[in-house]
Amino acid sequence: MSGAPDYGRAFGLMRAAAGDVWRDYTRHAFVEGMKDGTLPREAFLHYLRQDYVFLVHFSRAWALAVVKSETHEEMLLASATVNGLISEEMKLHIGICAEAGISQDELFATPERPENLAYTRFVLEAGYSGDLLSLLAALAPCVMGYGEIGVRLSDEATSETYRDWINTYAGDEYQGSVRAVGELLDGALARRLGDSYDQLPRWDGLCQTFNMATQLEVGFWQMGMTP
Ligand SMILES: Cc1ncc(CO)c(N)n1
Repeated sequence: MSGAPDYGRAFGLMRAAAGDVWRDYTRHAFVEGMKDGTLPREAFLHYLRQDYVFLVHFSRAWALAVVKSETHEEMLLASATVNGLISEEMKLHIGICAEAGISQDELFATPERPENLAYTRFVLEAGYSGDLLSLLAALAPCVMGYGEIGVRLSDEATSETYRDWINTYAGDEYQGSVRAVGELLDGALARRLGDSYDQLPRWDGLCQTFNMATQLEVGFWQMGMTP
């Protein structure tokens, strides 16, 4: 497949507005190291432990999206995402760490790195002090970015070393949830701001939130490279 997958109109606009920083995130050296298998195992396991802690807080942020929902449909999509994170995505982390001799208790007790804390607390704060739109603008780079990375690596990987990771994010289940989040974002914007939401002053602020979350993703990969 060539070109990035389609995750909806609003995401496409925010991604374009983010410019080079989106590329820095989705083509980071960490990602390219998973693609060709040159990423050191130590860096990968360190990243995966931090990412487990990330997903704990990320699930809390999605739970906040249930709280900030204004329709039954929004609640369904947000709660399905909470469930997908806790019962599906985290299985990858638990499974790979178990093979490496790291127990689930140890994993949960991983000391959090500042780059990790900065990112998840930024997302939670967007939700605490804002509405569902602010929260979704902060959540979107994580969900869609990994969707894009998964699809590209599944096409381009030249090594089997990180295939489990790639298959999780390229798989139908994860891709289906990314498309659902794209629809949630499009619907939430249209419902609150109307179809010309990208012409309103509010839109710039949402794009800035998206951009900051993308920068924090770059910082997260960078943290992963320094165990
Ligand atoms: C840092 C980070 N961003 C996005 C995802 C996808 O859920 C993840 N697991 N970790």
